[in-house]
Amino acid sequence: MLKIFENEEAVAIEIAKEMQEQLRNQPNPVFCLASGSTPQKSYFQFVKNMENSSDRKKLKVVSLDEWIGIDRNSTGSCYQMLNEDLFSPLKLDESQIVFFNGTAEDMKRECERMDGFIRNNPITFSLMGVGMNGHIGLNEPGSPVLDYSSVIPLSETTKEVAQKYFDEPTTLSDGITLGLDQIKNSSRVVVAITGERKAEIVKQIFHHPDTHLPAQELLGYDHIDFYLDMAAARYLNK
Ligand SMILES: O=C(O)[C@H](O)[C@@H](O)[C@H](O)[C@H](O)COP(=O)(O)O
Repeated sequence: MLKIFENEEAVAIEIAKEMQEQLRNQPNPVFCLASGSTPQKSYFQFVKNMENSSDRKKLKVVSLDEWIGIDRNSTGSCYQMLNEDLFSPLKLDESQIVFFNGTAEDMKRECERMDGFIRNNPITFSLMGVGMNGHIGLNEPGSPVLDYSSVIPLSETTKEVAQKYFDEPTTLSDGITLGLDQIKNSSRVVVAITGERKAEIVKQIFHHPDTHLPAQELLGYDHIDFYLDMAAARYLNK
């Protein structure tokens, strides 16, 4: 379902509330969470909501994606972004976080490690952002819809847009990411899209099904909601 909120803050409040409820109600909560700018306000709000709760102790977080060749402790890595916004303020233990290692020697093994974990610990809640080109995780337009993780060559748009995460110009070539079907198989998925800069891609996602964008793979499921703010939804037909 598509839900349009007044602004980014309202989207964040709704998402943070759901994350808190998911964590409270699930006996074995496993969250798959996007990094990037979109969910930052939701994480900030979630951390605030969780201040006096011990539910955090049962949370497990699995990685959605990571840049190949980028150390997890460097600024701009997906791990580092989530660490700052979530892992560290929530005081999560290392054992609660299962993340792709973008500098692993054997990426096939890295994918198998993640897939094995998810098979044994099914994802209960996923929060996705959407790239300027309609990507989900690092599943780029034109990449196959997989029920396992893989290494995907990055599009020029993604390489360019991703520079905003790094302190200095950074050469990126590939990403390691969960597959679209793995994301779809989460018990619950929220896709958040905010800001006017996403308005054009939002129009394509909802009004041009012929463009076969990764984000369109998540349309039409009862357990998957798209949360937009009015700025991102501005070109949608009423
Ligand atoms: O960062 C991630 O973990 C995801 O790989 C990526 O798919 C992201 O959600 C989009 O690129 C949107 O990024 P922004 O939220 O920064 O616009």
